[in-house]
Amino acid sequence: MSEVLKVRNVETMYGRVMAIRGVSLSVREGTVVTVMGSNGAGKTTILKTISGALDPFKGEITFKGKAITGLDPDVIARTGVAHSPEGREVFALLSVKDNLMMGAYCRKDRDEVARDFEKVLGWFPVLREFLDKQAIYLSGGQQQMVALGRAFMARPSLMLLDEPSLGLSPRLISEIFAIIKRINVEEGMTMLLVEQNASVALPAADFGYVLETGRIVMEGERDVLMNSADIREFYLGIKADSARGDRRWKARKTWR
Ligand SMILES: Nc1ncnc2c1ncn2[C@@H]1O[C@H](COP(=O)(O)OP(=O)(O)OP(=O)(O)O)[C@@H](O)[C@H]1O
Repeated sequence: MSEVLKVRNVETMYGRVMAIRGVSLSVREGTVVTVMGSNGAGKTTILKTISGALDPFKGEITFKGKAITGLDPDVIARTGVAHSPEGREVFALLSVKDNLMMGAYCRKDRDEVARDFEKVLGWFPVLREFLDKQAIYLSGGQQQMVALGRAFMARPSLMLLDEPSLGLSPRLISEIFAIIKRINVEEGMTMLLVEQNASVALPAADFGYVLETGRIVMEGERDVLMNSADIREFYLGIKADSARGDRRWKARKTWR
């Protein structure tokens, strides 16, 4: 499997604040890669830097072998990167139908677009009854479905997903992640997923990175990370055995 996205030693600043430092990661075709980290770790900054909303101060990003570092967001979108932003960010005053169709505005084959539109409604049947309603009237979970559907409607080569679990109930989170996995498996869609909720992101992923205060501190295949004592304790909330549990007060992550 070839590498679709390569991020090399990227640093991005907000004024004088360095939000991500020396970040390198890669995404192979057809896989789901997750970047896990807590609030403020820099997850959104990574995605915005890849999609061109932010210009990196340093480093290089290549997509399908071509440098896209610092290009305008619309140029990057046209090369095949679709960004589903944090907090849903649907077009509040447009209808659900228009929101979804906005994703497909660059596509020429209207029959294929119509088929994909039906596909999205098949994944998220609840949206069918709101097609003519303004997106602002949808629940948070339904808006998340619209944001995911809109990103898919671009038929990108890479979907960037920013915290799809944010603010949703556990039941909705598992529904949405089941669909994310279906889009990956059934459509062969490559995805870079940033999440605070490692317990849903890691099982859905093939490979993961852990981001802390702007730096990647750990990386590995899903199963390796799932079995790592540090990941289990600090990200998945699974307590170690009782002897270790007794020593919890002095527990330290090994990457520190
Ligand atoms: N517009 C901004 N101006 C200044 N600093 C910012 C800005 N946006 C983010 N930051 C800072 O950059 C760092 C990384 O923020 P970022 O939003 O990428 O983190 P995150 O991991 O996505 O967090 P969250 O899960 O809370 O969204 C944080 O310290 C944050 O305070």
